[in-house]
Formats: sequence, structure tokens, C-alpha cells
Amino acid sequence: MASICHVRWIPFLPSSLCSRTSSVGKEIARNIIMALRSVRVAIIGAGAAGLAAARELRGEGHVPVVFEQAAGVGGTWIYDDDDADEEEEEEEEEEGHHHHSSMYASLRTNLPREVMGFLDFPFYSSAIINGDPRRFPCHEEVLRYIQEFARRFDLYGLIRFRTKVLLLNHLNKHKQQWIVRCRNEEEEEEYEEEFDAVVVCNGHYAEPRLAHIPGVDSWPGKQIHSHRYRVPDPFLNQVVVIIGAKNSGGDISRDIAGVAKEVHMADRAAPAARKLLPGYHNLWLRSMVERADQDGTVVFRNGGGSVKADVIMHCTGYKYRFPFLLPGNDKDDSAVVTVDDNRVHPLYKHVFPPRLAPTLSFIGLPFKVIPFPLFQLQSNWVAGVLSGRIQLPSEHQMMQDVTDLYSELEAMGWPKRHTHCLKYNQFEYDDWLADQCGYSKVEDWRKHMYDAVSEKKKLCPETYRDEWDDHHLLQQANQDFQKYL
Ligand SMILES: Cc1cc2nc3c(=O)[nH]c(=O)nc-3n(C[C@H](O)[C@H](O)[C@H](O)COP(=O)(O)OP(=O)(O)OC[C@H]3O[C@@H](n4cnc5c(N)ncnc54)[C@H](O)[C@@H]3O)c2cc1C
Repeated sequence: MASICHVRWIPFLPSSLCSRTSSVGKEIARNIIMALRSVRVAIIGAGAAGLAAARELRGEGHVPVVFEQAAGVGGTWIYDDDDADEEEEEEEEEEGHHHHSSMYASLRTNLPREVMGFLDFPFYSSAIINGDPRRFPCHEEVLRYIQEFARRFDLYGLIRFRTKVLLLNHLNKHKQQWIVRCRNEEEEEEYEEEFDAVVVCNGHYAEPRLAHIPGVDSWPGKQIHSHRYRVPDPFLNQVVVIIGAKNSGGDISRDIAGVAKEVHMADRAAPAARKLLPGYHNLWLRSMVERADQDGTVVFRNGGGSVKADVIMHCTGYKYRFPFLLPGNDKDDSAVVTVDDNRVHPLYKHVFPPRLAPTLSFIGLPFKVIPFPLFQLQSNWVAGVLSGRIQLPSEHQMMQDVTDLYSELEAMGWPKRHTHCLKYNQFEYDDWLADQCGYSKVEDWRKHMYDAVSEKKKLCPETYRDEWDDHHLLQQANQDFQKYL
């Protein structure tokens, strides 16, 4: 690192740290004049993760440049009502146009705004006309919030819009610097630029993962993935089988039930006997799909019956994809990272590939988490490691940590594809990061509110967004937010 970086005196603390310092942070504050390295960093993506990274990196004294293939900030939250089919989308991708977002028209957040927002930039309801003041607002409100974050922290000037990163390559055999090859859509030109480090924030809700259904190739109906779902109208009077009953599956089933003839929501955890959902005459919970037949029938597992269906919709999640990384060869260790059954390997604490740390990092890979605060903590960690404020263990120790994690997951019977799922330990992870960064731990009210909402969602999937009983937590959150006004 030393040969490629500029050493600078930085007489201030990293941006968001100022307001959330723990005793470790105060210790850092005492040594307020620190010699820190400043590096030029390429950030791929201007979604919530890329913006958090840009803010933290600049706050630490680095020089970030954000590459964004779309024309605006917000990533996933930019709703796009064009329901392009697969072929069209592939063509668009080849031509370098930005990928399709996965938002659908009726989407409301599945987290309350208090929980969802960045740690020191509360997600208040926007005061603008046509704003959505609800606790679980529509997607437009989230986009406005992200845009406001970019404005408030003056990030727009760091972003090169309509510029897609095509390839990342090492500058030399010591692998200390990166060449970013990109294409500017406006100028219709490709160019290369050198950076000391790269932070990958390209999101992971764009590459659909499909359920394997025996016989589906000769089944005559239509298959789509929730990635392409926008509005219920095309499903008028149709019989629709939805695979997956998590956030998207649950919401889209209810959305479609308003117009479809029948909706059958298949879920791994559902019992064999079909169950009509309360409040509906045409929406059933079914066991998982066993096979699809040539005559249009879809058969459910465990003797769960069958139905003649027009459409199968896969609400089965997404795959990690980094098309700008050379695939390399896992055997001779030349691959930057590999993606095997949705495990991005090897990554220390889901962020740094040990061999290339800290010049390459990934923000936002964990799922089943509260994303924005996690992006902020990971970004501050990366910024601190790049400047030398925070130390990483040796490459060997980081690899050992990765191996230990895999052994733990295996012992728990956890599938490989859930390597980055932090369903049971997100707060432990967040607090570990906070500790590294000198932040205070994630607020207790946020943790309790998240748990309370998760429970309520399970019990009352129809109403959890509009009825709640966590008033005391809400009060604590609002009190806490006062300090950021
Ligand atoms: C349907 C749906 C509902 C959700 N609901 C919630 C919710 O209620 N609450 C919540 O907190 N989270 C929710 N999420 C999770 C959401 O994805 C995260 O909140 C967050 O927005 C992800 O941000 P990101 O920056 O990691 O990725 P993205 O928002 O996907 O941003 C990635 C950016 O990288 C750009 N990019 C990708 N490749 C390149 C390239 N090669 N060159 C240049 N630019 C590139 C993309 O154009 C995009 O702008 C939801 C996600 C989905 C799909």
C-alpha cells in the first residue's frame, strides 16, 4: 500500500463517526491529528450502498469516484414501469444500458422507516407535496430519501452517471492497483482509469434465481420471475402459481389475487393440505411444486394436489453476479472471487477477499438484514482500513476466519447459498463492525423494533404495515433522531 498512496494529515474525524462516537471513538478523537493514507477509490454503483461508501470514503480523506450505469442515484429503488421481456433485457445489457430494477408498482417497504434509515440520517417522512408519510412507505418515498442523502452529503459531484464498469483488472503483478474499464453511454466511448482501490456496490437484486421444476420445459404456460413483475393487470382471470412466500412472494400474491382467477402460493414450509388465506376467496397456500406436466398441470408435493395453471411466477430470490470481474481460475488462485451456489468466496467478514485486501472490497452482500445501517458500517470499516486507521488481521488469519465460518455453517446444516444470510446474527455483525470503527453499537430501540416488526409480519402479514404496538420504541427512536436534526 505504502508505495501507491499519499500520506496526508487529516485533522478531522470520519464523517458519520462524529455524531456516534463510543469510548473508542473518543480515544481516536483525542489523537485528533492522525497521519492517514488517502487513496483514489473507484466505487461501482450509486445505490444506497455506493452512496454510503462515497460518503464514508470522502469523510476519511480518500478520493472516491462513483461509476453508475443508470442516469440517477437509488439503484433498486428506481421504479421502471417498462416490463421488458428477457430477450429485450439481454439485448439492453449487451448494448450497455442499465439493468431493469426489481421494484413493482404497489411495493411498500417491509421495514418501518425508523429502522430502515441510515444511522445518523433519519428517514423522516418527506415534507414535499405527494410525499408518503406512512411508517412503511411506498418505493417512491425511499428513492426521495436516497436522493436527499446524496444531496445532503453533496455526493452528486462524485458520480459519473450513465457509465458502466465493464472490467476490473490488476495494474501489475503485485496486484496493488486496479484498472477500471468503463463505457460512458452519453459520449458512447470506452476508457480506462487507474485506481488504488475498488469498492464493489453493484447490488444483488438483478440476476434472478429460478426454482428447478421437473417437466417445466414441456409445460405450456408462461414463466416469469418477480424481477419482471410490475402490476397485476396482465394476470386478469388467470390461474397463477407463485413459488416462494417470503417478502416478494407474499406481497405479489396478494396484489395479483385482486384480479386473477386463482393464486396458489407454494412454500417449502407449507403443509400438504392447501389452505385458503383469510380474507380471500382465491388465494391458497400450497406445498412446494413437485413437477409441471405437458397438459398444463402443476403438481404440488406431499400429495398436495394439482392445478391447471396459466403462469408460474418465481419469487425465489436473486444471484450474486460480478460480470466485470475476470473469472480467473480457482485452481491456480487467479480468480478474484468465485460465486458458487450463491457463496461469494473467499470474503473476510463478507467484505474483503483476503489476498486482495484492502484494495478490493464488497459492500452490501449480507441479506436478511437492515441494509442501510449495515452499508454505512461496512463502508466506514473499509474507509478506515484503507487509511490505516483500522488494522486488518494477516491474510492467513483472514482466510482462517473464512474457513471457520464455513465449518460453523456446515455444522449447523446451513446451505452454502445462505453463507451471506445474517438472519440470526446481523446485530452481532453490525456491533462487531461498529466496534472496529469506533462507532456506538446499533441502538437498542432499532434492534427491538426490527424484532417486533419481524414477529408482527409473521402473525399479521396483511396488516403489519398499518397497525403496530411498538409505540414506546417509536418514541425512543424519535427522541434519538433529535440529535441529527
Ligand atoms: C423488491 C425489493 C424490495 C426491497 N425492500 C426493501 C425494504 O423494504 N427495506 C430495505 O431496507 N431494503 C429493501 N430491499 C433491499 C434493497 O435492495 C436495499 O435496501 C438497497 O437498496 C440495496 O442497495 P445497493 O446499493 O446494495 O444495490 P442497488 O440498489 O441494486 O444499487 C446497485 C447500483 O449499482 C449499479 N451498477 C451495477 N452494476 C454496475 C456496473 N457494472 N457499472 C456501473 N454501475 C453498476 C446499478 O445500476 C445500481 O444503481 C428491497 C429489495 C428489493 C429487490
